[in-house]
Formats: sequence, C-alpha cells, structure tokens
Amino acid sequence: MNLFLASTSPRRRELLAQLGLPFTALDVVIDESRRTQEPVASYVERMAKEKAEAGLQMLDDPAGALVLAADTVVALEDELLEKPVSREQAGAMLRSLSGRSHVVMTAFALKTAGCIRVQRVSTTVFFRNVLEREVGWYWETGEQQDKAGGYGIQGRGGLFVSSIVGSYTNVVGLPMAEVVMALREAGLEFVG
Ligand SMILES: Cc1cn([C@H]2C[C@H](O)[C@@H](COP(=O)(O)OP(=O)(O)OP(=O)(O)O)O2)c(=O)[nH]c1=O
Repeated sequence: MNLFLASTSPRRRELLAQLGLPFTALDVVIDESRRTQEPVASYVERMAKEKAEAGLQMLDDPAGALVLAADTVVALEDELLEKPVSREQAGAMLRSLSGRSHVVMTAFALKTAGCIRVQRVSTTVFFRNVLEREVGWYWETGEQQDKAGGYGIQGRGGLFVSSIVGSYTNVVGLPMAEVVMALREAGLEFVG
C-alpha cells in the first residue's frame, strides 16, 4: 500500500516522517469555511475528510493508495481561533488565551479508494498569564501567522504553556499515538 499525506503543513510532514515509513506529500487546498451553526467537532472532522478526499482525487492511480489528512482547530469556549491574519488579530488572540485553558482538536482521516476512517482527538492546553510586552515580541518571531490559535507549542509559543492534558503531537497537528494505531489497522506497520 502506498502512503500519501495530503497536507501542506511542515509540522505534519515532520511528524509523519518520524515513523520512517515512505510517503508522498500532496499539496491539497480545500475551502475551509465553516457552515452556519456547524458544531466544532463536526467541522474539524469534515475538514479532515475533505482534505483526504481531495488528496485521493489528485492521484492517477488511487487503487492501493492510503491517504492521510488532518485538520487542527483551537476552541476557546464557543469561539474558534483561526490563523491570525494581522498583527492586531494575533495580539488579541494571545491576550484571549492568557491565563486560562483552551482545547485543541485535531481530526485525521485515512482514506482508500473504498473507505474512509475519521478520528478526532482533543487536548486541553493551559496558558500562563501573557505579559503585554510579550505580545509584540511574539508577533516578531513570525510564528503566529500559519498556526491555528496563533501560537506554536513546539516553538517559542511553548513559553506560554504551563501544562497540557492529552496528546502533545495532537496540538502540533497530528496525534501520533492514534495515527500509528490507525495505520496499523490499515495494514501499515512501522517497526519490526
Ligand atoms: C495550536 C497549534 C497549531 N499548529 C498548527 C498545526 C497546523 O499546521 C495549523 C492548523 O491549520 P490546519 O488548517 O489544520 O493545517 P494547515 O493549513 O497548516 O495544513 P494542511 O491543511 O495543508 O494540512 O496550526 C501548530 O503547529 N502548533 C500549535 O501549537
């Protein structure tokens, strides 16, 4: 079976590469708009599914292919924090995350020509109080722009995280313990 990763995210590519399994990355771009009143859990699962489907459609020979895709969202109570598009928005996001917890959800989908499996994993992340002078400093690091919630736990954003409950790699973009199990069930073994 040939493994494909339908993702432009460098973090996802690095995480999957750690397994040492050969795979090909596909640059999928889909419409990521959320439907009116679509629950967050349904939205993130639909995004993962649509990315995997779009990935399979890019292949000349989809038979024998296994396409992995994922989507990550940051939920602060009822609000979804997307990728910040400006310095102001990024600063507002960081202030809103300060001194409290939020939930990072990643859904991943594994798709073959015949079937699809979608799984969602949640991690609770606690932020310490973010100082006002750190808000401008963090923007200048350039880390916020391409990340849901406007921070990267794996980078300098980790300086704001006091603790987490749940999977760390889930926050980075791919819950590896669950992905490994799902790949195994699909017939791909990465050790032994
Ligand atoms: C919260 C958080 C998010 N992120 C990233 C993971 C994802 O790449 C991104 C969420 O956006 P996504 O839309 O899930 O993914 P993407 O657009 O980067 O890539 P693709 O759709 O092609 O797979 O935010 C971190 O890297 N670290 C973090 O701590």
